[in-house]
Amino acid sequence: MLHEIVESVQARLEKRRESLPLEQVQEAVSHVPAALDGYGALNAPGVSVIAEIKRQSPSKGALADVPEPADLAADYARGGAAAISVLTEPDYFKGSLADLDTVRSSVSVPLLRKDFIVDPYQVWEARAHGADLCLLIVAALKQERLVQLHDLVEELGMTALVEVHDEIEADRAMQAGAKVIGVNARDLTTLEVDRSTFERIAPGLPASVVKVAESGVRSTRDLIRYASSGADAVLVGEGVVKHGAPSDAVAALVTAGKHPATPRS
Ligand SMILES: O=C(O)c1ccccc1NCC(=O)[C@H](O)[C@H](O)COP(=O)(O)O
Repeated sequence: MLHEIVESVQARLEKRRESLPLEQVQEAVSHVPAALDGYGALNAPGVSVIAEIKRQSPSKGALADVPEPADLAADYARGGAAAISVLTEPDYFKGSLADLDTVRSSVSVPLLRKDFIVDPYQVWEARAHGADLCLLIVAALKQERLVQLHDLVEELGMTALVEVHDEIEADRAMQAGAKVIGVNARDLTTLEVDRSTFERIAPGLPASVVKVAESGVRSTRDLIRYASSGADAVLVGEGVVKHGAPSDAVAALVTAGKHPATPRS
């Protein structure tokens, strides 16, 4: 699945590069306000909540109509989200850079560009469209490219959320200098979610690394389970986007994250 998505990302990227050369994207970056502190937002006391704008996914198909991502983002921010993840991949997730633009104009919390980033062009694009954090998926990158992209993200004042699925990828993330590591409980081959992946990997990460539990948070109980294994933040898509009252769903997670030792439903 990852290989298939990355191939389509690369094909689309070549077309974008032709229609908008890198120099023009770089010029646009010089007119964008400095990136917000994504690291600080995720490293706050308690468990920070990253709420995701996710219309569709390969594992679940259509999740939610999101005609106005700016309104959904405002709901998330009102609920206390520390950051908002905006999927910008169009074919498999129905996201876009236009979503990033509209969300940027509506909220002042840090924004994560959630995509399959394999090329420096996409990092420049992320900053040009107002992102403060970029997702880098270790499984999609050779080590040299991971280091190059990580360095560029930091050079542009953003924070890299470096995603891993196993111990070997976690070592590679640390070698690349990752300060924020996301352990994704979703196996990108089977698309199954196994929350014990975080419980296995997170305790082996240094205390200085901000640990993000990605995928599988459907209730405050899941957040508390991740918190008990050392999560500093959770990344939540389906659990908030499908909720009838997204602001309340985020607020419940945020409240649970303030006192994660207290069991809640
Ligand atoms: O969600 C998928 O089906 C998926 C498939 C292939 C690659 C990535 C995929 N998801 C990206 C994510 O990491 C999630 O959107 C994110 O962690 C939130 O997950 P959830 O709360 O379980 O919706």
